[in-house]
Amino acid sequence: MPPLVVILRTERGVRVENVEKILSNRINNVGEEQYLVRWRTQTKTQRPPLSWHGLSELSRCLELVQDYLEVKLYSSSCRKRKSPDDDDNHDAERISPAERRLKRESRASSTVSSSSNSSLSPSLHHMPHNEFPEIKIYNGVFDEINGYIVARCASTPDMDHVNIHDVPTAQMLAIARRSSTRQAEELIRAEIIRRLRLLSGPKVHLINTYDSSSPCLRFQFITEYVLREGVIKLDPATTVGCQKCSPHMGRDIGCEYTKKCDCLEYAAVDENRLTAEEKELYKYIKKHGGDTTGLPKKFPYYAEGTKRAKTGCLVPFYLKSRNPIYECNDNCKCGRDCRNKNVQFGRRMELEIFKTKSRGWGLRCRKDLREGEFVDTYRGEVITDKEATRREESGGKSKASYLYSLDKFAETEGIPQEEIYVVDGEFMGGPTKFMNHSCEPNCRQYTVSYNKHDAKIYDIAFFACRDIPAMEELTFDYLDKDEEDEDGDEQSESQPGEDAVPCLCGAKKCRKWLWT
Ligand SMILES: C[S@@+](CC[C@H](N)C(=O)[O-])C[C@H]1O[C@@H](n2cnc3c(N)ncnc32)[C@H](O)[C@@H]1O
Repeated sequence: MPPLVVILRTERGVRVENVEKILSNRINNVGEEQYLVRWRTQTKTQRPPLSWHGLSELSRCLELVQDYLEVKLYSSSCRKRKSPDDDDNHDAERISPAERRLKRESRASSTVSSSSNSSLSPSLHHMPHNEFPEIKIYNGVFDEINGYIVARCASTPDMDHVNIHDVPTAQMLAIARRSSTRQAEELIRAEIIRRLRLLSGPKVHLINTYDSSSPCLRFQFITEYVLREGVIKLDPATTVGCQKCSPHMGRDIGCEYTKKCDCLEYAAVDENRLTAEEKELYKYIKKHGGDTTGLPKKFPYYAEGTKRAKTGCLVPFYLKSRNPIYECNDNCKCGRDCRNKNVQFGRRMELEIFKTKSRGWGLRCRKDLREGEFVDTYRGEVITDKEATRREESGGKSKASYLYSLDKFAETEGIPQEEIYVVDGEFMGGPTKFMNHSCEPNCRQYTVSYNKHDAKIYDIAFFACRDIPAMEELTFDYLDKDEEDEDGDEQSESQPGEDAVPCLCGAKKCRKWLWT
């Protein structure tokens, strides 16, 4: 009986959850890129189904093709992140010596295009595509259900069986090295660009002048937080707005008449504007605690007319301090044009996600930014502290770089550690996910609250902390220090831990390690 191998037609698809891994690549006789799929099986087997597929069938598995390409082509220039459900041990068990060799060889090679690899044996190097030896993989019985290809392990004794430890074979590796993966790279890039186009607001571009890689496909662009299990945000209807203000109050610009604005109740007191009597009162409040309602507050943003070019930029008081910014909200009486509304309207500039020389992807802006100008917020899944610990422990050291604790008010509001929420931007987020660290950054992160009664959920917003020329990389300090810590801002003497990541920011005052 002949082997039960169904010839696969191109219009059918392979579901990502049915694929364990992509093992190799080749070009078929008509110049089509094909990828060798190892199918997922219920139980571990020496002979899981294996089959070759063109990219049209793999359009739902592009992240797995990208994983394969990262190991094959880019592992020396781009750190691979793992998906949360990546079963490492299972994988380690199944990794074949040939795969290990492929990983090692691809790391050693800095060449991106496999066709320019000079380490190939001369005979294969000069072999035209249609003379590649056919590699038959007959481990699976294939079927089609609702337009999807499905595979199961073959049980027929006369089927050619291949042991997973023998795949990819040395011959496959040699062919893979010289086979172009350009079609897959272009498809992956097109998918990222498609997702970026769906983002609301000004365009976000993708630029790579170093290699042909794209940002990880296991990432969803979002513009709002995604709240996960156990995270409770106060209903927006319960958000208290300022009731004594109006659109034409004070200086005809709304809540800048800060003594009245309820939203600014908890904002920093403007000590320069206190009367002698108020000064006494404020001294008392600082010592014993109490209500600062009715005292003038620091307004966060430049108003129109004061410094025209700076309209809407953060004023130096906030820029240089770590005071939270309290913006007005939809329940306020001040109206939409209130100057105390800024971050809530979102990003207003085009950005570029670009490939850096040594730090993966980075972010930059196409126009000059002024000191104090709002760039964008940090977005992600909002998770509980317990879930963050679980994710951190399962994700390894790279995980820490995407977790952001919403602990600004924890001390003042007495929120215990286990009740603090954490933003995880690894798998969902905005373009700011790509902002790299610098020990001498040009941006800084600020707390922005729209509901002064919700101390657990607020925005993290990036503002330019100095004028930034167009196309300069946007960076911030991953160690979000408070003012007190910054006073002795000498270079850290602390010894880096075992997992420390060398800092490549290139600043004169570089502290040498991330998070030190
Ligand atoms: C939030 S991500 C930034 C975006 C990242 N470059 C990417 O390609 O996805 C943080 C990671 O970027 C890298 N990174 C950021 N700043 C760096 C720096 N100054 N030196 C070395 N690596 C840096 C580190 O791998 C870090 O874990």
